[in-house]
Amino acid sequence: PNAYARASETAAYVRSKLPEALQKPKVAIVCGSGLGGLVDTIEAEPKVELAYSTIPNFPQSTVQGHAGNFVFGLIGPQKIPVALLVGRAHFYEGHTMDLVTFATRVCKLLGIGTMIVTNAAGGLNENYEVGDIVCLNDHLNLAGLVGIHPLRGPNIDEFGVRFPPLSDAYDLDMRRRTHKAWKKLGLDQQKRRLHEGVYAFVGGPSYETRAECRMLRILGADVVGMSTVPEIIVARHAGIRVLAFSLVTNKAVLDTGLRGNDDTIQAMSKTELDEHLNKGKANHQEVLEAGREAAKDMQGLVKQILSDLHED
Ligand SMILES: Nc1nc2ncn(CCNC(CO)CO)c2c(=O)[nH]1
Repeated sequence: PNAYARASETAAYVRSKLPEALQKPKVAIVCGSGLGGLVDTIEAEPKVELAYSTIPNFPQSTVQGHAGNFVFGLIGPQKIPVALLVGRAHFYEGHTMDLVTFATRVCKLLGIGTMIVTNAAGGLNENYEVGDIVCLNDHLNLAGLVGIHPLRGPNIDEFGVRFPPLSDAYDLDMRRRTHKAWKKLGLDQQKRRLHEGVYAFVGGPSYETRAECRMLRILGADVVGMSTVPEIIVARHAGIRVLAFSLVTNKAVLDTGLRGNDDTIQAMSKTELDEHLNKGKANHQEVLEAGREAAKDMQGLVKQILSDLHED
């Protein structure tokens, strides 16, 4: 059966597990690496947590820091019904693009109209610091440009058109609301900054080389990561409004590094060489740590955006 049939089956299963109060979530929040803490913003009751392993057709998440739960609950005093995807399937795990974007299609069939997608990313823009948040306003779909694309193959008309436009993919009104919420929370008075920028999607799982980081920067990317873009494209195809945030968990290394023919390094000790090489080497533990650090502000921001949205 095609993705529509499978997503319909899964949506019916999920709905059957939800009490009346949680049946009609309008917003879904995708929690990126180490950002599972967003679940804490959900009130205690009523709350339903479905492990991906128990949901038919759902891909299993195999990455540390990606739990794998579909959580339904109410957020804030206005008791806004939301769905949280804690953990996502990544292309680098070996999942097909279909599976990577399956949860997005299930959200569509659950009646979700807005998705807030968060991820951890490497900072390419030299003005970014670890811990900064980047509200995405565009992306470079490197894999998609060479045909590794979630909409490749027969179009599923029930979701959307054959050739969807993406020039307005990152909802301008939602971005405006984000910057307004950031100020309203007084978050602009502290160290962590909120930027707007372009996300480069790479397949992974290896982190980029120095030359690839320089190339991505020249191509106009501000952050680089291994997720999000396939979900954004499938969400837009299905007419879901999207807002996406990258948390800068490490600064990508753009300098060329030392050259073997530099006279200066001939005199350097092995330890000094190793010190230089370890500087800026990306690793997953620092990604998760930065995620946990920023979770509080990210939670506050998402809650404020939802609250303001609910007011209107
Ligand atoms: N240079 C660089 N730094 C990064 N920090 C987080 N990510 C996103 C990838 N996250 C993976 C591995 O941490 C887990 O999904 C990246 C990345 O892709 N590149």
